[in-house]
Amino acid sequence: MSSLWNNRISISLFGESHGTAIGVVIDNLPPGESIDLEEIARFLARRAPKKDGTTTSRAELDIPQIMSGLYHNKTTGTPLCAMIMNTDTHSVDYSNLSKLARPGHADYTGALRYRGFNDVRGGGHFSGRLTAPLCFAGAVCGQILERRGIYTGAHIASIHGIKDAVFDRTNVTKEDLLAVRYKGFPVINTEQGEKMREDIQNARLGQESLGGIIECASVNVPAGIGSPMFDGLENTISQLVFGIPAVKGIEFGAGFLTGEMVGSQNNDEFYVDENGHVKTRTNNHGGILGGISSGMPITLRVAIKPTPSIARPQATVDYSAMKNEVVNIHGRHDPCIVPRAVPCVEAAVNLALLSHMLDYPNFT
Ligand SMILES: Cc1cc2nc3c(=O)[nH]c(=O)nc-3n(C[C@H](O)[C@H](O)[C@H](O)COP(=O)(O)O)c2cc1C
Ligand SMILES: C=C(O[C@@H]1CC(C(=O)O)=C[C@@H](OP(=O)(O)O)[C@H]1O)C(=O)O
Repeated sequence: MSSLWNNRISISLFGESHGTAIGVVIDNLPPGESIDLEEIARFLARRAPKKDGTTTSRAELDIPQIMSGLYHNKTTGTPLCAMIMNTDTHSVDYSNLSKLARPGHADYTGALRYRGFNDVRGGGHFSGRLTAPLCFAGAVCGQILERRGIYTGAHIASIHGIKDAVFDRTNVTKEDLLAVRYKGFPVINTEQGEKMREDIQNARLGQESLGGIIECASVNVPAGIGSPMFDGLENTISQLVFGIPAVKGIEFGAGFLTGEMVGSQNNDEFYVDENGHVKTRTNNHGGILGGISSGMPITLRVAIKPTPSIARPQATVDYSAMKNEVVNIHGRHDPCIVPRAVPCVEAAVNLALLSHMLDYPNFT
């Protein structure tokens, strides 16, 4: 299945970047959950382009129209469908791309997979635009989780090597997550954020694009959710996070650094805290052992590649004529995807956690 994810909760994403609308159908949500639509709008606004030269200038309102599944602002438990209209498309920018593949984008592989019938305008169904309905779904799940004390938050860890401060993996709190949530540019250290913004603006002026890393944490996840082998929390989170276009890597806890440690450095020793809870003194395991939550914060980092569509001419092929060519890309592209992908990562993690929480004994 392509854009259908089904794991207790299911989401089906539909639409193309320059089609009439994009949207999502979410099924198997718990019934009777209040959904604050203003809070959903705030979540979607964090993903929306800004007017400061660091994002695409495409201006979409991104107002979700709820077609089903909410009654008196509460989930009915039957399919919740939200549609978001596409209103600011410039399809002429894509007129040269039906046979010329943009390096780094999905034009070539999409044409192979769909025998040339894929809609290339704005990236079609491969567009980052599809993360708007993903964020809608993740925001709905986030509200259900937060009512139970479970908070997820993310920030830009680095862009093009410029680093933000980090979450304290062992002691990160809900307050730490909320402190960054509604910042216009989602970093902990504002000065470092300014350097990143300047770097992004310079990249755009130099017909370049930048990538980076997003750090995400979830707190108050009860110990004991998830399953081994193929239905672990790492599996589910990764599957959803890789649904975000431009994601190229993920690591949990100390991640790839664990490959450089010895056992006594990497192991997180257990203890019982003053409230009688089992905790670990460090959190290299990122809150997940054997696919199952340990009760420690769940922490992960996600690598985002530089935006494929850059303004300078690039070598490519005309795959209908099988000729070498040069492609000039038009359009209004993000010089860096990372800031806009921060809420997308949160959305993916919210979906994964709620889907596993439904298995939690006495989930109410
Ligand atoms: C929020 C968001 C915005 C994006 N904006 C652009 C863009 O403006 N131009 C572009 O070429 N790619 C953009 N992308 C990335 C492409 O959609 C993505 O690289 C492409 O579909 C190929 O998928 P892959 O990189 O996962 O292999 C964006 C991705 C996200 C998540
Ligand atoms: C519209 C959004 O991002 C788009 C994602 C995108 C891509 O190739 O992924 C390419 C651009 O599309 P267009 O050329 O039509 O402006 C971005 O603007 C959005 O995220 O809402």
